[in-house]
Amino acid sequence: MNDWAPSSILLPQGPPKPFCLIQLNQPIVHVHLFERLWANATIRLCADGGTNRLYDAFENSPEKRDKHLPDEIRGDLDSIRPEVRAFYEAKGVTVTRIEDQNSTDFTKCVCLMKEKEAKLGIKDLDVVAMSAIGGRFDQTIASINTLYFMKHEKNRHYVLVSDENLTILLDKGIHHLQCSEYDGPTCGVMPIGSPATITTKGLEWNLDNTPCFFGGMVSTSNAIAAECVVIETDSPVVWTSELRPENVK
Ligand SMILES: Nc1ncnc2c1ncn2[C@@H]1O[C@H](COP(=O)(O)OP(=O)(O)OP(=O)(O)O)[C@@H](O)[C@H]1O
Ligand SMILES: Cc1ncc(C[n+]2csc(CCO)c2C)c(N)n1
Repeated sequence: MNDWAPSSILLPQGPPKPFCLIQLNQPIVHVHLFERLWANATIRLCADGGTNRLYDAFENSPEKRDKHLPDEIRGDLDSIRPEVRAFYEAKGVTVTRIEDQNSTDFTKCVCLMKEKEAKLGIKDLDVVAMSAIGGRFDQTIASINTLYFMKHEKNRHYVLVSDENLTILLDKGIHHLQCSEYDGPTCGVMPIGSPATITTKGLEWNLDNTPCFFGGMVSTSNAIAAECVVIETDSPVVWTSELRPENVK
């Protein structure tokens, strides 16, 4: 699990490990990238208002809108527009309302994915959340907190996709991250949850047993300098690589 290529979720031939795509409530800016993730996903879920974003992404292509039907829509349902809900329900998509005000619609969809795994007799799907960063800062932090919350799931990767980045959590240990034409040039290694002592290889500005913490060293605006980036850390750290959507063809 520590040797991995996060951007392999975008490979045209499909990902090496199956994943569940969760669409959150932020605009879909790179529609072609979204279509690649959709094509590569095994399960596709929309979190409440994320359904509006799916619907709106295909504003000018009704055929594509008809083809991109999620497996289920779930949330507290305070954000999905009535006409959007009616459209997908008419196409047979199940919409489930969960009234819990202590969890986000993103985490409600993670629970839904686990229910679906159990029904299908599969397990350990990775999770790719689309547009999980940007927009409201509290929601962005909630997305990152979800990475920390799910950290104990050792056989599952979580990837937050945003307009300009792929973002993941690296647990304590040594990680070999394979980078591709979809990654870079910039990247960051950020000890968001707690301080971490970090050593890296393959970056333009490497860390060497460096204590990293907020208020001190946080490696931002770094750059990928090798196909394989190695990160050794004694506490969980957030890794983000810039995304090159123009290379998704
Ligand atoms: N402004 C935003 N910025 C970033 N992410 C967002 C934003 N709004 C929603 N999200 C993400 O999309 C998911 C669905 O959001 P939606 O707006 O439908 O529900 P919400 O009721 O506002 O959010 P929640 O109930 O999860 O707090 C959220 O759980 C969150 O992960
Ligand atoms: C301490 C604390 N802070 C905020 C919320 C509110 N909250 C958290 S997640 C969520 C989304 C529900 O769709 C809401 C409203 C809470 N419950 N507890």
